[in-house]
Parts: sequence; C-alpha cells; structure tokens
Amino acid sequence: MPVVQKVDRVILQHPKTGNQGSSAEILLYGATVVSWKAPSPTSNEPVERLFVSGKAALDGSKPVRGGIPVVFPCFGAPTHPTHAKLPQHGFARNNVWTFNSIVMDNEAGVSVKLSLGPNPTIQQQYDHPFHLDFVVTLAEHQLSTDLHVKNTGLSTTPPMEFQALFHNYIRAPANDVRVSPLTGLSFYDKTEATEEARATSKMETREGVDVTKFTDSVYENAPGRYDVVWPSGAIEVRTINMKDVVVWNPQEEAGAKIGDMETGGWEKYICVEPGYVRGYVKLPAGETWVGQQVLTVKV
Ligand SMILES: O=P(O)(O)OC[C@H]1O[C@H](O)[C@H](O)[C@@H](O)[C@@H]1O
Repeated sequence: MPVVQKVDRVILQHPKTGNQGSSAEILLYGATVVSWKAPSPTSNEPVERLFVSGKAALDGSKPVRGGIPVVFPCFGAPTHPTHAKLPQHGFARNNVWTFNSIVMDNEAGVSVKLSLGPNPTIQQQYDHPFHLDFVVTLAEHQLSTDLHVKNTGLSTTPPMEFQALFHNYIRAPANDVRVSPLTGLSFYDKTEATEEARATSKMETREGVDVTKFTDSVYENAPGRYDVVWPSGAIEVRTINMKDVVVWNPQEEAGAKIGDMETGGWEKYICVEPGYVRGYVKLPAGETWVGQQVLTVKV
C-alpha cells in the first residue's frame, strides 16, 4: 500500500519500486516528517536522509528533535503582538494534525494532506481564525512539503501576519558539510552575545558555508535554491515563497545543553531551514498563502 495510516502517523511508500523504493513517515503530532528514506540516483538502496535524535520524544509530549518540524506562525521567540502567548516556533509543531486525504497516488509518487485548524489549546494562545494544510509528496528521489495557510476570517478581520519555516534536520556529517550559494547575502548571527550584535546584519563572504563552529545564521532574501554537499552525498533544497534561510548547528558545547539531543547528535546533521522569517507575511481575510520546498537527492 502506498499510504498506510497508523494511529499516530502516516507512512508513504513510493509505488514504483515496492519495498526497495523511497518512503516517508509523518507524525500527526506537528505534521512532523520523521523519516525520509530515498536512494541516490546511482543506487537502489534507500538511505535515511533526515536526522532524528535518539532522545527525541515521539509521543506528543514535546516538539520532535529532528526530522522536519513545521514552524508557524512565529520563528524563534514571538515578536509580533498577536503571537505574544505562543511558545518558541509557534503552535504548528506541537499540535496534533488530522489526516485529510490522499492527494495523489500514481507512478510518479504519492502525496498526502494533513490539516490543522483552531482547537481549544491553540485558541488560548492565538485567536486569529486560520486553516493550515500541509501536503507531503514523495517521489523516487524527492520529498516536497507545501504549507497552505488560509486566513479564514471575515472581510472585517485584519490581515493575518505570520512567519513560516521548514526546520529540516538533514542527515550529514556536520564537520564536512557545506551549503551554497549564500555568498554576498546579509545575515543575522544569533550566536552573538548581545541583542545589538544579533540585530546587526553581517555579510556572508564564504563560497561554501560550513558549520564547524556553533552556527545559527538567518540569511535574508536568499536565492531559494541551495546545495547541501558533503563528501559522500548531496541534497538540493528548492523553495517557493520562502525568501529567507536559516543555517543551524549547535556543535559540541551548545549541543550538549539540548536535553533531547542524543550524545554527539550534533555531528550527524545540518539544519538548512527555508522560511519567511524576517518580517511577516501579511495575508488578507479569505486568502491563502503557500510556501513550498522540494528536497532532491543529488548524490
Ligand atoms: O530547540 P528548538 O526550539 O527546536 O530550536 C532549535 C533551533 O531552531 C532554529 O534553528 C533557531 O535558529 C535556533 O536558534 C534554535 O536553537
């Protein structure tokens, strides 16, 4: 079966290649993609492409440390008045979504939609009317995620102002991986010690950005297509409507302070996170915004 529904997750299996083909698992909690196995173009062996910490909670008690958490409607600590009661990275990653439908099931791949609307927990923290759909599409060497945000308010409702980001934990050796092209972009360095330094933009001069030291950089107005390359692999990240990109790896010292990070886990991934996180999308009542990414295994 290309789509298997379990109590807590949905499993996608690429139809063309049976059990030897690509697959993906999406938890209903947070609509978090917790596994994506895909072969490289030159092999038939599906390989796990995402990192999930061995200490990650997968029972809905806290956001998943790994995979692809969906960050919405705020990135980091809330800065917009309508987000003031929300936790870091918002409510999408720590609420249970519902399985909506199978969107596509053919030889090219398989696609499912999960949905989230206001529930009593969310309404205590956030009172703007909204509806979210999250569509995950699995192809032979690709995984796409599309977030559809609808402002379901009446015409008198103010525009909805939000940020959104796909928090990809790409499985790669942190000390050998490089991300490009980011040269010439301005970025904000969240590892700086003072608020003033964190709010002062820097200019990226490196051809291939590494994370060999603690890195937490928010690049703005980025090109929307990134090569994530390491000695034995490469993944391309293409995006639509996600104008910014965050590159994050805590390295050893900061990594050891993350309670749900397995020992040495920071060495096994790089977060390359496309999003709209500098400023806010302003969505009029009745309208829908779609942010998309396509991850492609290149090597
Ligand atoms: O620990 P979390 O809330 O999951 O956040 C993990 C990380 O997410 C993003 O990459 C932010 O830029 C980082 O500042 C943050 O540490």
